[in-house]
Amino acid sequence: AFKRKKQQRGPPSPPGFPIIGNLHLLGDLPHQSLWRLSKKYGPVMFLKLGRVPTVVVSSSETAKQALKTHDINCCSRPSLTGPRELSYNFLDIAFSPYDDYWKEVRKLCMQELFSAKRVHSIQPIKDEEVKRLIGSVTESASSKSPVNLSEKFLDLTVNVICKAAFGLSFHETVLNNDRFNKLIHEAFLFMGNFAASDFFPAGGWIIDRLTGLQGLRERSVRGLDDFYEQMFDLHKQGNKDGVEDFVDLLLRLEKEETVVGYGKLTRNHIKAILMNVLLGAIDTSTISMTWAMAELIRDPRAMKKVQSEIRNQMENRSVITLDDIDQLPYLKMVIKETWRLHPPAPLLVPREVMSEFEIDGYKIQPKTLLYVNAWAIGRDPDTWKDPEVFLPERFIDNNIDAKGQNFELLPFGSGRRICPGMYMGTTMVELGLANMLYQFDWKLPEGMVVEDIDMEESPGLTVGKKKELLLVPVKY
Ligand code: HEM
Repeated sequence: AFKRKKQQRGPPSPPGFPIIGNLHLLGDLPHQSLWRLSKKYGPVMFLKLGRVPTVVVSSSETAKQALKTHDINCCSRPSLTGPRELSYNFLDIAFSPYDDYWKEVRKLCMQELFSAKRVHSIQPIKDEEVKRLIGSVTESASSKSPVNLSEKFLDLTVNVICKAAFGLSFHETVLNNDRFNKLIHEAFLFMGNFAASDFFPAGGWIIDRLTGLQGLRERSVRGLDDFYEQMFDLHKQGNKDGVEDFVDLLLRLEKEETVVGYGKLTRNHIKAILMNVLLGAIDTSTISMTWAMAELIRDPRAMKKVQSEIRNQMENRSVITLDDIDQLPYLKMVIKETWRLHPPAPLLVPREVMSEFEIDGYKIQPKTLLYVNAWAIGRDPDTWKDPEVFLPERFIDNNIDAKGQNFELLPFGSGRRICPGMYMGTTMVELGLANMLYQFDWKLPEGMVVEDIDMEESPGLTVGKKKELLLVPVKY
């Protein structure tokens, strides 16, 4: 009888107010606020965000029920205002509802862009960009001046992704880097922002106007649109080396009036897909490398251990290959440990429930917004001993990996919506870190001690280190 009663109820919920419901509880960093709430209300929690019914799962067991057992019931995406404009009305992969178009466009991109073959074929691009990075950090090392690692890692990923996906050298073209970086940051900020227009029945847009969110959104969407247009122009001028890149491929499909899912592929579809590549790839990899370096500089023992591993493996050879990386188990543990404490998308990407199902016996209704709190799961004391401590060695005795099969560690999500760029992103992070750790020793800037390193997070759909990481390189 008790079980039946529990099933009729939804999950436990904090008390709310009329109209705003529980929206006031989110704060600046919703993943942290929701983590605290989950300690009181449990690993399946119901919230009313304005008018939107929302469920948050915060343990590996409940995440598994959602993302594995009942994935098919909850693998759509909500139609939120920020993503709507960026994705030309959900023509992309990440924010498209679960339908035939999504299935086909995701498959196409898996073959053409995200495949292991493609990742290997762009290795020369990575090597070239890594070399450029080493060169610029070496200059700082000679003058004993600090480098802004957040910025260096961002440059590296922007250049690799743009060349790999768009076939263009970023130094020569399109936008100057500063403006481009700002565009990407802004886009993320409002994508992750809980826009009032999503949560209030009428007039929410007025609030977004007042808070400036609407203006920011419009500016950023326009800026990105200009970027795509310039890129199309460059591609129309013909390809220098005759090799078809990802943009050429999409433009050809458009010209051939190829049907993808429900209709022909249009220019707006292409822009939306490119938006995913830009925003999905760049920030996440940059954030991962920056957090890893911040954790390592705070832990000289782990820093030394990972550097010795790499230097022993390399035996004075200069170029680190993907095969070398496979021989670096401790580096891989350092990266996993970084993702445990700092998953780049702490609440993954929100899902929308399509049909009723149960988690822990609680009924979840269609149209509910579903968040998986990967950040909370990484700090769950039931899974992780001393969860606040950075300890890569904890991965020696368990087989937990980050590929979506172990629900204790979900930096890429899991199920049908799992990140398709997982392999590309992982190799990017491994290669960038391995090279910076191989070529240089790292010191804190003059007068700074470990305790001064600020580990505060910056808000958004992806959560990076708020303050830029400045360290002094010493050439090895
Ligand atoms: C360290 C790097 C990365 C991390 C941590 C990361 C993380 C994530 C997460 C958490 C999701 C949502 C999964 C879910 O809803 O369950 C996602 C989706 C996605 N990611 Fe990544 N990502 C990374 C790299 C990349 C790269 C390199 C690309 C593209 C080149 C990419 C493209 C995408 C796309 C298109 C989706 C949407 C998938 C869908 O909804 O079907 N990501 N990513």
